[in-house]
Amino acid sequence: MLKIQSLYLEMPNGTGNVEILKNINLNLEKGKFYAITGPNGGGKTSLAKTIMGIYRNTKGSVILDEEDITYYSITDRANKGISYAFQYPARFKGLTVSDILKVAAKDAGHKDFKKLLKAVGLCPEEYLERQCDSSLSGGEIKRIELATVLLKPSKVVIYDEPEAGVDLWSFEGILRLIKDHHSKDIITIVITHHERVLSIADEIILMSDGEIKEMGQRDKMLDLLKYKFRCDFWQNCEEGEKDDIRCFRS
Ligand SMILES: Nc1ncnc2c1ncn2[C@@H]1O[C@H](COP(=O)(O)OP(=O)(O)OP(=O)(O)O)[C@@H](O)[C@H]1O
Repeated sequence: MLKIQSLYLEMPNGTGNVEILKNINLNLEKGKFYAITGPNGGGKTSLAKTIMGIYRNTKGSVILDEEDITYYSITDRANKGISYAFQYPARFKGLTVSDILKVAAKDAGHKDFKKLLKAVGLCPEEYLERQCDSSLSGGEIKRIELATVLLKPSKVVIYDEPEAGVDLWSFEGILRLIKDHHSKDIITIVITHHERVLSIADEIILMSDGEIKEMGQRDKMLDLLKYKFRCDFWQNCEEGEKDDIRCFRS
């Protein structure tokens, strides 16, 4: 179980401190697949980074399997089994894809890397000795990072917008890998704007303005999201647009 209790995050924004996460409370259960969604700037990535220890919460606690990890470093949290696939993974000049995979796997053999690269849709012969630098496209680097996450034994895996930069044809394959990697021993959390990901989650969490606005079982949440989207869309329409829509509907 991953428990997040009364969690707050503040960050400097140039003129002072701004509250980015407000009173986040979550009890995430082993074996469940969670999707976090919501408008841009709602705090999804900040929450993921706080769970991973990249950002330090100003108040509240993070508890993994009854162990308080609030003050643990990123490395300690990674050793405890928390993995995070970044929305925009970093490049590492001077390291090859194979080097990166070795660091992630520690003792996995070359053969495993080939299989893994194939699974994430990259030809091993072409990519294993390639530099992990800016010559890789956004989609390629996302796949390499996904491979590193899949290599590690994890208790909690957070994927931050796995759809970002990945073409529609490959996305289904990547989603299948994420699904296959999920098990009764893992808490999977996917941050997403993609309805396809929402459709396979057990539970959906809606975040906005740094808060959890709603959370619940998938089908109920999908109905709620569709309703909310229709309402927001209608509210934000100019009067002329509303007339066009009424006209189009009739
Ligand atoms: N390091 C930082 N310093 C200051 N403000 C930050 C920092 N990181 C994030 N923020 C701010 O926190 C808010 C939440 O950002 P966050 O990236 O968590 O949102 P998000 O829900 O993941 O958005 P998106 O859907 O666009 O990825 C935004 O207003 C953002 O500008």
